[in-house]
Amino acid sequence: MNELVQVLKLTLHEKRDVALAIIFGVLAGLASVALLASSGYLISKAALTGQLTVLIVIGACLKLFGLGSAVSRYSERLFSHRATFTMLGNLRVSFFERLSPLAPELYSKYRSGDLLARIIGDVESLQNFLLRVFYPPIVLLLVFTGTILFTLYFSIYTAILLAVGYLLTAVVVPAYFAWRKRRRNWRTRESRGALSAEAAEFLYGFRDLKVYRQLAGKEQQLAELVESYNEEQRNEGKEEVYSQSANGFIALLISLAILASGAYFTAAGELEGLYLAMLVMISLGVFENMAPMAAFPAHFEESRKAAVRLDSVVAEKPREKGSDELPEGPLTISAKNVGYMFPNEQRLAVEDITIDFPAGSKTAIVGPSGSGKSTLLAVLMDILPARDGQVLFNGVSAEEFSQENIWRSLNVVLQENHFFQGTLRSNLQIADPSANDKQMTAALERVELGRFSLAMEVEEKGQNLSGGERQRLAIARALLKKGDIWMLDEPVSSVDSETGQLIYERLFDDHPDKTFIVVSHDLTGLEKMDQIIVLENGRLIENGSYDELMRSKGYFYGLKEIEQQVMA
Ligand SMILES: Nc1ncnc2c1ncn2[C@@H]1O[C@H](COP(=O)(O)OP(=O)(O)OP(=O)(O)O)[C@@H](O)[C@H]1O
Repeated sequence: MNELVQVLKLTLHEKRDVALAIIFGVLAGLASVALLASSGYLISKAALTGQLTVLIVIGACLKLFGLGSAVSRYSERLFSHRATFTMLGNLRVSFFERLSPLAPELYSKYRSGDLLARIIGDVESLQNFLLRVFYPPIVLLLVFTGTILFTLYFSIYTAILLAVGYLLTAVVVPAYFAWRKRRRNWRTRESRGALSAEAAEFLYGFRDLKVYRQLAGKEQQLAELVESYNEEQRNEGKEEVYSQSANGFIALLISLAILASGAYFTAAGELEGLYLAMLVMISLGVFENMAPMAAFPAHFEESRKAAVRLDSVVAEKPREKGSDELPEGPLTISAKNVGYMFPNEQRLAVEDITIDFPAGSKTAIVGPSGSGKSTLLAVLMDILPARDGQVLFNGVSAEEFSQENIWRSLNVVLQENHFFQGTLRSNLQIADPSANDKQMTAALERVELGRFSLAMEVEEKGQNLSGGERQRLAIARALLKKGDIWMLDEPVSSVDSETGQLIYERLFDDHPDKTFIVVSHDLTGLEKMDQIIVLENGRLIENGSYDELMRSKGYFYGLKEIEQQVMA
Protein backbone atom coordinates (compact mmCIF):
# COMPACT_ATOMS: atom_id res chain seq x y z
CA MET A 1 0.00 0.00 0.00
CA ASN A 2 2.89 2.36 0.85
CA GLU A 3 3.88 2.39 -2.79
CA LEU A 4 0.59 4.06 -3.67
CA VAL A 5 0.98 6.85 -1.11
CA GLN A 6 2.92 9.05 -3.54
CA VAL A 7 0.26 8.50 -6.23
CA LEU A 8 -2.45 9.23 -3.68
CA LYS A 9 -0.73 12.48 -2.70
CA LEU A 10 -0.55 13.57 -6.34
CA THR A 11 -4.20 12.60 -6.82
CA LEU A 12 -5.25 14.59 -3.78
CA HIS A 13 -3.58 17.69 -5.20
CA GLU A 14 -6.80 17.87 -7.19
CA LYS A 15 -8.91 17.92 -4.03
CA ARG A 16 -11.75 19.92 -5.55
CA ASP A 17 -12.21 17.70 -8.58
CA VAL A 18 -11.87 14.50 -6.53
CA ALA A 19 -14.46 15.76 -4.02
CA LEU A 20 -16.82 16.78 -6.82
CA ALA A 21 -16.36 13.41 -8.54
CA ILE A 22 -17.26 11.63 -5.28
CA ILE A 23 -20.27 13.89 -4.63
CA PHE A 24 -21.65 13.45 -8.15
CA GLY A 25 -20.84 9.73 -8.08
CA VAL A 26 -22.91 9.35 -4.89
CA LEU A 27 -25.72 11.48 -6.33
CA ALA A 28 -25.74 9.45 -9.54
CA GLY A 29 -25.79 6.19 -7.56
CA LEU A 30 -28.56 7.34 -5.24
CA ALA A 31 -30.58 8.77 -8.13
CA SER A 32 -30.43 5.47 -10.04
CA VAL A 33 -31.55 3.59 -6.91
CA ALA A 34 -34.30 6.15 -6.36
CA LEU A 35 -35.36 5.79 -9.99
CA LEU A 36 -35.87 2.04 -9.65
CA ALA A 37 -37.38 2.38 -6.17
CA SER A 38 -39.98 4.89 -7.34
CA SER A 39 -40.79 2.79 -10.43
CA GLY A 40 -41.33 -0.22 -8.13
CA TYR A 41 -43.49 1.88 -5.88
CA LEU A 42 -45.39 3.28 -8.88
CA ILE A 43 -46.20 -0.22 -10.17
CA SER A 44 -47.50 -1.35 -6.78
CA LYS A 45 -49.40 1.88 -6.17
CA ALA A 46 -51.00 1.74 -9.63
CA ALA A 47 -51.99 -1.89 -9.11
CA LEU A 48 -53.28 -1.52 -5.56
CA THR A 49 -54.82 1.94 -5.28
CA GLY A 50 -54.85 3.71 -8.64
CA GLN A 51 -54.93 7.20 -7.01
CA LEU A 52 -54.27 9.50 -9.97
CA THR A 53 -52.65 12.41 -8.09
CA VAL A 54 -50.17 10.11 -6.34
CA LEU A 55 -49.39 8.43 -9.64
CA ILE A 56 -48.70 11.80 -11.31
CA VAL A 57 -46.38 12.87 -8.48
CA ILE A 58 -44.46 9.58 -8.62
CA GLY A 59 -44.28 9.81 -12.42
CA ALA A 60 -42.73 13.27 -12.08
CA CYS A 61 -40.26 11.91 -9.50
CA LEU A 62 -39.32 9.19 -11.96
CA LYS A 63 -38.45 11.77 -14.59
CA LEU A 64 -36.55 13.86 -12.06
CA PHE A 65 -34.49 10.90 -10.84
CA GLY A 66 -33.80 9.81 -14.41
CA LEU A 67 -32.57 13.25 -15.35
CA GLY A 68 -30.67 13.65 -12.05
CA SER A 69 -28.96 10.32 -12.52
CA ALA A 70 -27.82 11.19 -16.08
CA VAL A 71 -26.58 14.69 -15.14
CA SER A 72 -24.79 13.45 -12.01
CA ARG A 73 -23.16 10.58 -13.93
CA TYR A 74 -21.95 13.01 -16.57
CA SER A 75 -20.56 15.40 -13.93
CA GLU A 76 -18.92 12.53 -12.08
CA ARG A 77 -17.14 11.41 -15.28
CA LEU A 78 -16.12 14.97 -16.08
CA PHE A 79 -14.56 15.73 -12.70
CA SER A 80 -13.01 12.30 -12.16
CA HIS A 81 -11.38 12.32 -15.61
CA ARG A 82 -10.21 15.88 -15.21
CA ALA A 83 -8.65 15.01 -11.85
CA THR A 84 -7.08 11.89 -13.38
CA PHE A 85 -5.49 13.69 -16.31
CA THR A 86 -4.18 16.48 -14.09
CA MET A 87 -2.81 13.86 -11.72
CA LEU A 88 -1.14 12.04 -14.65
CA GLY A 89 0.43 15.32 -15.77
CA ASN A 90 1.73 15.93 -12.22
CA LEU A 91 2.95 12.36 -12.03
CA ARG A 92 4.85 12.61 -15.32
CA VAL A 93 6.49 15.87 -14.25
CA SER A 94 7.42 14.67 -10.76
CA PHE A 95 8.70 11.36 -12.19
CA PHE A 96 10.74 13.10 -14.87
CA GLU A 97 12.25 15.49 -12.30
CA ARG A 98 13.43 12.50 -10.27
CA LEU A 99 14.53 10.56 -13.36
CA SER A 100 16.60 13.15 -15.19
CA PRO A 101 19.51 13.41 -12.70
CA LEU A 102 19.85 9.61 -12.85
CA ALA A 103 19.90 9.43 -16.65
CA PRO A 104 23.56 8.42 -17.20
CA GLU A 105 23.36 5.53 -14.73
CA LEU A 106 20.01 4.35 -16.11
CA TYR A 107 21.51 3.57 -19.50
CA SER A 108 23.75 0.93 -18.03
CA LYS A 109 20.95 -0.58 -15.93
CA TYR A 110 18.10 -0.95 -18.41
CA ARG A 111 17.61 -1.83 -22.03
CA SER A 112 16.21 1.26 -23.74
CA GLY A 113 13.09 -0.44 -25.14
CA ASP A 114 12.35 -1.97 -21.76
CA LEU A 115 12.74 1.32 -19.89
CA LEU A 116 10.54 3.19 -22.34
CA ALA A 117 7.78 0.56 -22.38
CA ARG A 118 7.93 0.24 -18.63
CA ILE A 119 7.63 3.96 -17.94
CA ILE A 120 4.90 4.61 -20.49
CA GLY A 121 2.93 1.51 -19.47
CA ASP A 122 3.24 2.15 -15.76
CA VAL A 123 2.21 5.79 -15.97
CA GLU A 124 -0.76 4.69 -18.11
CA SER A 125 -1.71 2.06 -15.53
CA LEU A 126 -1.86 4.72 -12.85
CA GLN A 127 -4.58 6.55 -14.73
CA ASN A 128 -6.88 3.85 -13.36
CA PHE A 129 -5.88 4.56 -9.79
CA LEU A 130 -8.41 7.33 -9.16
CA LEU A 131 -11.02 6.09 -11.63
CA ARG A 132 -11.13 2.44 -10.68
CA VAL A 133 -9.30 2.00 -7.38
CA PHE A 134 -9.57 5.05 -5.15
CA TYR A 135 -13.02 6.51 -5.43
CA PRO A 136 -15.41 3.70 -6.54
CA PRO A 137 -15.31 2.01 -3.08
CA ILE A 138 -15.92 5.38 -1.37
CA VAL A 139 -18.86 6.17 -3.66
CA LEU A 140 -20.29 2.69 -3.18
CA LEU A 141 -19.97 2.85 0.59
CA LEU A 142 -21.92 6.13 0.65
CA VAL A 143 -24.55 4.92 -1.83
CA PHE A 144 -25.05 1.69 0.11
CA THR A 145 -25.14 3.50 3.46
CA GLY A 146 -27.81 5.87 2.13
CA THR A 147 -29.82 3.01 0.64
CA ILE A 148 -29.54 0.82 3.74
CA LEU A 149 -30.68 3.68 5.99
CA PHE A 150 -33.65 4.25 3.68
CA THR A 151 -34.69 0.56 3.60
CA LEU A 152 -34.25 0.30 7.37
CA TYR A 153 -37.40 2.39 7.67
CA PHE A 154 -39.42 -0.25 5.77
CA SER A 155 -37.75 -3.55 6.55
CA ILE A 156 -34.81 -4.33 8.80
CA TYR A 157 -34.33 -7.71 7.06
CA THR A 158 -33.92 -6.07 3.67
CA ALA A 159 -31.41 -3.64 5.18
CA ILE A 160 -29.44 -6.53 6.69
CA LEU A 161 -29.47 -8.44 3.39
CA LEU A 162 -28.24 -5.33 1.54
CA ALA A 163 -25.44 -4.87 4.09
CA VAL A 164 -24.41 -8.52 3.65
CA GLY A 165 -24.53 -8.10 -0.12
CA TYR A 166 -22.37 -4.98 0.13
CA LEU A 167 -19.77 -6.75 2.26
CA LEU A 168 -19.63 -9.69 -0.13
CA THR A 169 -19.51 -7.75 -3.41
CA ALA A 170 -17.49 -4.71 -2.33
CA VAL A 171 -15.07 -6.33 0.11
CA VAL A 172 -14.92 -10.13 0.08
CA VAL A 173 -15.04 -10.82 -3.68
CA PRO A 174 -12.64 -8.00 -4.72
CA ALA A 175 -10.23 -8.92 -1.89
CA TYR A 176 -10.32 -12.58 -2.97
CA PHE A 177 -9.61 -11.75 -6.63
CA ALA A 178 -6.90 -9.23 -5.66
CA TRP A 179 -5.26 -11.96 -3.56
CA ARG A 180 -5.55 -14.46 -6.45
CA LYS A 181 -3.97 -12.00 -8.82
CA ARG A 182 -1.13 -11.28 -6.45
CA ARG A 183 -0.55 -14.98 -5.75
CA ARG A 184 -0.42 -15.92 -9.41
CA ASN A 185 1.75 -12.90 -10.08
CA TRP A 186 0.83 -12.41 -13.70
CA ARG A 187 3.41 -10.38 -15.43
CA THR A 188 1.60 -8.62 -18.24
CA ARG A 189 3.63 -5.45 -17.86
CA GLU A 190 6.93 -7.34 -17.63
CA SER A 191 5.99 -9.32 -20.77
CA ARG A 192 5.19 -6.07 -22.52
CA GLY A 193 8.54 -4.59 -21.42
CA ALA A 194 10.46 -7.66 -22.60
CA LEU A 195 8.57 -7.63 -25.91
CA SER A 196 9.27 -3.94 -26.43
CA ALA A 197 12.99 -4.34 -25.61
CA GLU A 198 13.30 -7.28 -28.03
CA ALA A 199 11.38 -5.37 -30.72
CA ALA A 200 13.66 -2.33 -30.29
CA GLU A 201 16.75 -4.55 -30.64
CA PHE A 202 15.24 -6.31 -33.63
CA LEU A 203 14.65 -2.96 -35.30
CA TYR A 204 18.07 -1.48 -34.52
CA GLY A 205 19.93 -4.68 -35.32
CA PHE A 206 17.90 -5.68 -38.38
CA ARG A 207 20.75 -5.18 -40.85
CA ASP A 208 23.30 -7.11 -38.78
CA LEU A 209 20.83 -9.90 -38.06
CA LYS A 210 20.22 -10.19 -41.79
CA VAL A 211 23.92 -10.15 -42.68
CA TYR A 212 24.70 -12.79 -40.05
CA ARG A 213 21.57 -14.77 -41.06
CA GLN A 214 20.11 -14.67 -37.55
CA LEU A 215 16.84 -13.05 -38.57
CA ALA A 216 14.73 -16.21 -38.35
CA GLY A 217 15.96 -17.03 -34.82
CA LYS A 218 15.25 -13.53 -33.58
CA GLU A 219 11.83 -13.54 -35.26
CA GLN A 220 11.03 -16.80 -33.49
CA GLN A 221 12.07 -15.25 -30.16
CA LEU A 222 9.83 -12.24 -30.84
CA ALA A 223 6.89 -14.50 -31.78
CA GLU A 224 7.30 -16.39 -28.47
CA LEU A 225 7.28 -13.13 -26.53
CA VAL A 226 4.15 -11.99 -28.38
CA GLU A 227 2.48 -15.29 -27.51
CA SER A 228 3.39 -15.03 -23.83
CA TYR A 229 2.17 -11.41 -23.72
CA ASN A 230 -1.13 -12.48 -25.32
CA GLU A 231 -1.45 -15.32 -22.83
CA GLU A 232 -0.98 -12.93 -19.91
CA GLN A 233 -3.62 -10.62 -21.34
CA ARG A 234 -6.05 -13.50 -21.85
CA ASN A 235 -5.57 -14.59 -18.25
CA GLU A 236 -6.23 -11.09 -16.98
CA GLY A 237 -9.36 -10.80 -19.10
CA LYS A 238 -10.67 -14.12 -17.78
CA GLU A 239 -10.09 -13.09 -14.17
CA GLU A 240 -12.06 -9.89 -14.71
CA VAL A 241 -14.95 -11.85 -16.19
CA TYR A 242 -14.89 -14.33 -13.26
CA SER A 243 -14.89 -11.49 -10.76
CA GLN A 244 -17.75 -9.77 -12.59
CA SER A 245 -19.74 -13.02 -12.72
CA ALA A 246 -19.19 -13.70 -9.01
CA ASN A 247 -20.45 -10.24 -8.11
CA GLY A 248 -23.44 -10.51 -10.47
CA PHE A 249 -24.36 -13.91 -9.02
CA ILE A 250 -24.20 -12.69 -5.42
CA ALA A 251 -26.26 -9.59 -6.30
CA LEU A 252 -28.92 -11.79 -7.87
CA LEU A 253 -29.02 -14.11 -4.84
CA ILE A 254 -29.41 -11.14 -2.50
CA SER A 255 -32.25 -9.71 -4.62
CA LEU A 256 -33.97 -13.12 -4.62
CA ALA A 257 -33.50 -13.36 -0.86
CA ILE A 258 -35.03 -9.88 -0.46
CA LEU A 259 -37.96 -10.94 -2.65
CA ALA A 260 -38.45 -14.18 -0.67
CA SER A 261 -38.13 -12.56 2.75
CA GLY A 262 -40.31 -9.63 1.63
CA ALA A 263 -43.01 -12.04 0.41
CA TYR A 264 -42.80 -13.98 3.67
CA PHE A 265 -43.10 -10.87 5.85
CA THR A 266 -45.89 -9.46 3.68
CA ALA A 267 -47.80 -12.71 4.07
CA ALA A 268 -47.12 -12.61 7.80
CA GLY A 269 -48.49 -9.05 7.84
CA GLU A 270 -45.21 -7.50 9.01
CA LEU A 271 -44.52 -5.62 5.74
CA GLU A 272 -46.97 -3.61 3.72
CA GLY A 273 -47.31 -5.30 0.28
CA LEU A 274 -47.12 -1.88 -1.38
CA TYR A 275 -43.40 -1.72 -0.61
CA LEU A 276 -42.37 -5.19 -1.75
CA ALA A 277 -41.72 -4.33 -5.41
CA MET A 278 -39.93 -1.15 -4.31
CA LEU A 279 -37.53 -3.04 -2.04
CA VAL A 280 -36.72 -5.59 -4.75
CA MET A 281 -36.13 -2.80 -7.25
CA ILE A 282 -33.90 -0.99 -4.72
CA SER A 283 -31.71 -4.04 -4.38
CA LEU A 284 -31.47 -4.44 -8.17
CA GLY A 285 -30.63 -0.74 -8.50
CA VAL A 286 -28.03 -0.58 -5.77
CA PHE A 287 -26.16 -3.65 -7.02
CA GLU A 288 -26.04 -2.15 -10.48
CA ASN A 289 -23.63 0.38 -9.01
CA MET A 290 -21.37 -2.49 -8.06
CA ALA A 291 -20.23 -3.11 -11.66
CA PRO A 292 -16.95 -1.13 -11.37
CA MET A 293 -15.87 -3.29 -8.42
CA ALA A 294 -15.35 -6.22 -10.82
CA ALA A 295 -12.36 -4.47 -12.27
CA PHE A 296 -11.11 -3.28 -8.87
CA PRO A 297 -8.77 -6.21 -8.06
CA ALA A 298 -7.00 -6.04 -11.42
CA HIS A 299 -6.62 -2.27 -11.29
CA PHE A 300 -5.60 -2.22 -7.64
CA GLU A 301 -2.84 -4.78 -8.18
CA GLU A 302 -1.77 -3.16 -11.45
CA SER A 303 -1.60 0.31 -9.88
CA ARG A 304 0.36 -1.04 -6.93
CA LYS A 305 2.84 -2.82 -9.19
CA ALA A 306 3.14 0.20 -11.48
CA ALA A 307 3.91 2.45 -8.50
CA VAL A 308 6.53 -0.05 -7.23
CA ARG A 309 8.16 -0.32 -10.66
CA LEU A 310 8.23 3.43 -11.25
CA ASP A 311 9.68 3.90 -7.79
CA SER A 312 12.36 1.27 -8.41
CA VAL A 313 13.55 3.15 -11.52
CA VAL A 314 14.11 6.31 -9.51
CA ALA A 315 14.95 4.60 -6.22
CA GLU A 316 18.55 5.70 -6.21
CA LYS A 317 19.12 8.99 -4.51
CA PRO A 318 20.20 11.65 -7.02
CA ARG A 319 23.49 13.34 -6.31
CA GLU A 320 23.27 16.29 -4.00
CA LYS A 321 24.42 19.18 -6.16
CA GLY A 322 24.72 22.89 -5.51
CA SER A 323 23.22 25.48 -7.79
CA ASP A 324 26.08 27.97 -8.17
CA GLU A 325 26.68 29.55 -11.57
CA LEU A 326 30.04 28.90 -13.25
CA PRO A 327 31.92 32.18 -13.72
CA GLU A 328 32.00 33.54 -17.28
CA GLY A 329 35.29 33.72 -19.17
CA PRO A 330 38.29 31.38 -19.35
CA LEU A 331 38.00 28.47 -16.94
CA THR A 332 40.59 26.18 -15.39
CA ILE A 333 39.51 22.58 -14.85
CA SER A 334 41.29 20.29 -12.44
CA ALA A 335 40.96 16.60 -11.75
CA LYS A 336 42.09 15.56 -8.24
CA ASN A 337 42.58 11.82 -7.77
CA VAL A 338 39.57 11.16 -9.97
CA GLY A 339 38.31 7.58 -10.28
CA TYR A 340 35.22 6.09 -11.88
CA MET A 341 33.74 2.61 -12.04
CA PHE A 342 30.73 1.73 -14.22
CA PRO A 343 27.76 0.17 -12.38
CA ASN A 344 27.99 -3.63 -12.13
CA GLU A 345 31.69 -3.56 -13.09
CA GLN A 346 34.59 -4.82 -10.97
CA ARG A 347 37.30 -2.64 -12.45
CA LEU A 348 37.81 1.12 -12.35
CA ALA A 349 37.54 2.58 -15.87
CA VAL A 350 39.66 5.56 -14.75
CA GLU A 351 41.77 5.57 -11.64
CA ASP A 352 43.51 8.20 -9.54
CA ILE A 353 43.80 10.87 -12.24
CA THR A 354 45.26 14.19 -11.10
CA ILE A 355 45.80 16.85 -13.73
CA ASP A 356 45.13 20.54 -14.39
CA PHE A 357 43.69 21.94 -17.60
CA PRO A 358 44.66 25.63 -17.24
CA ALA A 359 42.32 28.32 -18.59
CA GLY A 360 42.89 28.79 -22.30
CA SER A 361 45.11 25.69 -22.60
CA LYS A 362 44.81 23.04 -25.31
CA THR A 363 45.11 19.47 -24.02
CA ALA A 364 45.05 16.20 -25.93
CA ILE A 365 44.14 12.94 -24.19
CA VAL A 366 45.68 9.96 -25.96
CA GLY A 367 46.03 6.27 -25.24
CA PRO A 368 45.06 2.85 -26.54
CA SER A 369 41.46 1.89 -27.13
CA GLY A 370 39.67 1.16 -23.85
CA SER A 371 42.22 3.09 -21.79
CA GLY A 372 39.52 5.36 -20.30
CA LYS A 373 39.77 8.50 -22.44
CA SER A 374 36.03 8.91 -23.09
CA THR A 375 35.22 7.98 -19.49
CA LEU A 376 37.59 10.65 -18.17
CA LEU A 377 36.01 13.19 -20.50
CA ALA A 378 32.50 12.19 -19.32
CA VAL A 379 33.59 12.66 -15.68
CA LEU A 380 35.09 16.08 -16.51
CA MET A 381 31.81 17.00 -18.23
CA ASP A 382 29.91 15.92 -15.10
CA ILE A 383 27.90 13.43 -17.14
CA LEU A 384 29.33 10.64 -14.99
CA PRO A 385 29.85 11.39 -11.28
CA ALA A 386 33.43 10.91 -10.04
CA ARG A 387 33.41 7.92 -7.68
CA ASP A 388 36.71 8.97 -6.11
CA GLY A 389 38.35 12.36 -5.95
CA GLN A 390 36.82 15.44 -7.46
CA VAL A 391 36.63 17.69 -10.48
CA LEU A 392 37.11 21.43 -9.91
CA PHE A 393 36.23 24.45 -12.03
CA ASN A 394 38.45 27.44 -11.18
CA GLY A 395 39.29 25.66 -7.93
CA VAL A 396 35.64 25.14 -6.90
CA SER A 397 34.30 21.59 -6.70
CA ALA A 398 31.92 20.57 -9.51
CA GLU A 399 29.49 19.52 -6.77
CA GLU A 400 28.82 23.20 -6.06
CA PHE A 401 27.40 23.72 -9.56
CA SER A 402 24.25 22.20 -10.99
CA GLN A 403 24.76 20.05 -14.09
CA GLU A 404 22.81 22.57 -16.17
CA ASN A 405 25.19 25.35 -15.10
CA ILE A 406 28.23 23.25 -16.00
CA TRP A 407 26.81 22.14 -19.34
CA ARG A 408 25.93 25.73 -20.22
CA SER A 409 29.68 26.47 -20.28
CA LEU A 410 30.61 23.43 -22.36
CA ASN A 411 30.88 22.99 -26.10
CA VAL A 412 30.73 19.24 -26.48
CA VAL A 413 31.28 17.18 -29.61
CA LEU A 414 31.35 13.40 -29.28
CA GLN A 415 32.12 10.61 -31.75
CA GLU A 416 28.38 10.05 -32.25
CA ASN A 417 26.06 13.04 -32.05
CA HIS A 418 22.32 13.12 -32.36
CA PHE A 419 20.48 14.91 -35.14
CA PHE A 420 16.75 15.39 -35.35
CA GLN A 421 14.54 15.09 -38.36
CA GLY A 422 14.19 18.58 -39.82
CA THR A 423 16.55 20.89 -41.65
CA LEU A 424 20.17 21.88 -41.15
CA ARG A 425 18.82 25.16 -39.77
CA SER A 426 16.59 23.51 -37.14
CA ASN A 427 19.43 21.22 -36.08
CA LEU A 428 21.88 24.10 -35.72
CA GLN A 429 19.40 26.22 -33.80
CA ILE A 430 19.35 23.64 -31.03
CA ALA A 431 22.63 25.22 -29.90
CA ASP A 432 21.35 28.77 -30.15
CA PRO A 433 17.70 29.35 -31.05
CA SER A 434 18.46 33.02 -31.76
CA ALA A 435 21.26 32.29 -34.29
CA ASN A 436 20.59 33.97 -37.63
CA ASP A 437 21.26 32.54 -41.09
CA LYS A 438 24.50 34.49 -41.46
CA GLN A 439 25.94 33.07 -38.23
CA MET A 440 24.82 29.56 -39.12
CA THR A 441 26.27 29.75 -42.64
CA ALA A 442 29.56 31.05 -41.18
CA ALA A 443 29.66 28.11 -38.76
CA LEU A 444 29.07 25.66 -41.64
CA GLU A 445 31.86 27.29 -43.61
CA ARG A 446 34.32 26.90 -40.69
CA VAL A 447 33.83 23.13 -40.90
CA GLU A 448 33.96 22.96 -44.69
CA LEU A 449 30.21 22.42 -45.08
CA GLY A 450 29.61 25.76 -46.79
CA ARG A 451 28.15 24.02 -49.84
CA PHE A 452 25.11 22.89 -47.82
CA SER A 453 22.01 25.06 -47.69
CA LEU A 454 20.43 25.75 -44.31
CA ALA A 455 17.12 24.54 -45.72
CA MET A 456 18.56 21.10 -46.51
CA GLU A 457 16.48 18.24 -45.12
CA VAL A 458 18.04 16.21 -42.32
CA GLU A 459 16.55 12.76 -41.83
CA GLU A 460 16.08 11.10 -38.47
CA LYS A 461 19.49 10.60 -36.77
CA GLY A 462 21.09 12.42 -39.72
CA GLN A 463 20.90 9.25 -41.82
CA ASN A 464 21.20 11.16 -45.10
CA LEU A 465 24.59 12.59 -44.06
CA SER A 466 27.93 10.79 -44.14
CA GLY A 467 29.70 10.01 -40.84
CA GLY A 468 32.23 12.80 -41.46
CA GLU A 469 29.50 15.28 -42.40
CA ARG A 470 27.61 14.47 -39.22
CA GLN A 471 30.75 15.09 -37.18
CA ARG A 472 31.41 18.41 -38.90
CA LEU A 473 27.79 19.44 -38.45
CA ALA A 474 28.15 18.69 -34.72
CA ILE A 475 31.20 20.97 -34.58
CA ALA A 476 29.30 23.73 -36.42
CA ARG A 477 26.52 23.33 -33.85
CA ALA A 478 29.03 23.66 -31.01
CA LEU A 479 30.52 26.75 -32.67
CA LEU A 480 27.15 28.47 -32.28
CA LYS A 481 26.90 27.63 -28.59
CA LYS A 482 29.82 29.80 -27.49
CA GLY A 483 30.67 27.91 -24.29
CA ASP A 484 33.97 28.59 -22.51
CA ILE A 485 35.26 25.03 -22.51
CA TRP A 486 35.51 22.75 -25.53
CA MET A 487 35.37 19.04 -24.82
CA LEU A 488 35.85 16.98 -27.95
CA ASP A 489 35.88 13.19 -28.14
CA GLU A 490 37.48 12.21 -31.43
CA PRO A 491 35.31 14.80 -33.19
CA VAL A 492 36.90 14.28 -36.62
CA SER A 493 37.58 10.53 -36.51
CA SER A 494 35.48 10.02 -39.67
CA VAL A 495 36.81 13.08 -41.48
CA ASP A 496 39.84 12.84 -43.82
CA SER A 497 42.95 13.86 -41.91
CA GLU A 498 43.65 16.97 -44.01
CA THR A 499 40.18 18.44 -43.39
CA GLY A 500 40.34 17.28 -39.78
CA GLN A 501 43.62 19.15 -39.17
CA LEU A 502 42.23 22.23 -40.92
CA ILE A 503 39.16 22.22 -38.65
CA TYR A 504 41.33 21.86 -35.52
CA GLU A 505 43.53 24.77 -36.66
CA ARG A 506 40.51 26.99 -37.20
CA LEU A 507 38.99 26.02 -33.85
CA PHE A 508 42.21 26.82 -31.98
CA ASP A 509 42.86 30.04 -33.94
CA ASP A 510 39.30 31.30 -33.50
CA HIS A 511 39.25 30.60 -29.76
CA PRO A 512 42.68 31.37 -28.33
CA ASP A 513 41.44 32.01 -24.79
CA LYS A 514 39.10 29.00 -24.53
CA THR A 515 40.07 25.78 -22.74
CA PHE A 516 40.18 22.75 -25.07
CA ILE A 517 40.27 19.10 -24.03
CA VAL A 518 40.45 16.79 -27.03
CA VAL A 519 40.42 13.00 -26.99
CA SER A 520 42.31 11.74 -30.01
CA HIS A 521 43.54 8.51 -31.56
CA ASP A 522 45.43 10.43 -34.17
CA LEU A 523 48.93 11.37 -32.99
CA THR A 524 49.60 13.81 -35.81
CA GLY A 525 49.36 17.55 -35.27
CA LEU A 526 49.80 17.24 -31.49
CA GLU A 527 52.83 19.58 -31.59
CA LYS A 528 50.51 22.56 -31.22
CA MET A 529 48.89 21.26 -28.03
CA ASP A 530 49.99 22.81 -24.72
CA GLN A 531 49.92 19.45 -23.02
CA ILE A 532 49.33 15.83 -23.89
CA ILE A 533 48.17 13.31 -21.32
CA VAL A 534 48.61 9.62 -21.95
CA LEU A 535 46.25 7.05 -20.40
CA GLU A 536 46.75 3.32 -20.14
CA ASN A 537 44.34 0.95 -18.38
CA GLY A 538 42.55 3.91 -16.85
CA ARG A 539 45.70 5.43 -15.35
CA LEU A 540 47.56 8.57 -16.32
CA ILE A 541 51.02 7.33 -17.22
CA GLU A 542 52.56 10.41 -18.86
CA ASN A 543 51.89 14.06 -19.38
CA GLY A 544 53.72 17.06 -20.77
CA SER A 545 54.15 19.06 -23.95
CA TYR A 546 54.86 17.28 -27.22
CA ASP A 547 58.57 18.12 -26.98
CA GLU A 548 58.81 17.02 -23.34
CA LEU A 549 57.19 13.67 -24.07
CA MET A 550 59.41 13.09 -27.11
CA ARG A 551 62.48 13.97 -25.09
CA SER A 552 61.59 11.68 -22.20
CA LYS A 553 61.34 8.79 -24.71
CA GLY A 554 58.50 7.14 -22.77
CA TYR A 555 55.20 5.60 -23.85
CA PHE A 556 54.14 8.45 -26.14
CA TYR A 557 57.52 8.40 -27.86
CA GLY A 558 57.04 4.65 -28.43
CA LEU A 559 53.62 5.24 -29.98
CA LYS A 560 55.05 7.90 -32.29
CA GLU A 561 57.85 5.54 -33.33
CA ILE A 562 55.29 2.85 -34.23
CA GLU A 563 53.23 5.41 -36.15
CA GLN A 564 56.26 6.51 -38.15
CA GLN A 565 57.22 2.91 -38.96
CA VAL A 566 53.68 2.25 -40.20
CA MET A 567 53.67 5.41 -42.32
CA ALA A 568 57.14 4.71 -43.77
N1 LIG B 1 28.77 1.82 -20.23
C1 LIG B 1 29.78 1.08 -19.84
N2 LIG B 1 29.60 0.10 -18.95
C2 LIG B 1 30.61 -0.66 -18.52
N3 LIG B 1 31.89 -0.50 -18.93
C3 LIG B 1 32.16 0.46 -19.81
C4 LIG B 1 31.12 1.30 -20.33
N4 LIG B 1 31.67 2.17 -21.20
C5 LIG B 1 33.00 1.88 -21.23
N5 LIG B 1 33.28 0.87 -20.40
C6 LIG B 1 34.62 0.28 -20.15
O1 LIG B 1 35.43 1.28 -19.58
C7 LIG B 1 36.74 1.21 -20.10
C8 LIG B 1 37.13 2.57 -20.68
O2 LIG B 1 36.29 2.86 -21.78
P1 LIG B 1 36.42 4.20 -22.61
O3 LIG B 1 35.29 4.25 -23.55
O4 LIG B 1 36.60 5.32 -21.66
O5 LIG B 1 37.79 3.96 -23.39
P2 LIG B 1 38.43 4.84 -24.55
O6 LIG B 1 39.86 4.99 -24.16
O7 LIG B 1 37.66 6.07 -24.77
O8 LIG B 1 38.28 3.85 -25.77
P3 LIG B 1 38.16 4.17 -27.35
O9 LIG B 1 39.47 4.82 -27.74
O10 LIG B 1 38.02 2.83 -27.94
O11 LIG B 1 36.98 5.06 -27.54
C9 LIG B 1 36.75 0.11 -21.14
O12 LIG B 1 37.31 -1.03 -20.54
C10 LIG B 1 35.29 -0.12 -21.43
O13 LIG B 1 35.05 -1.48 -21.70
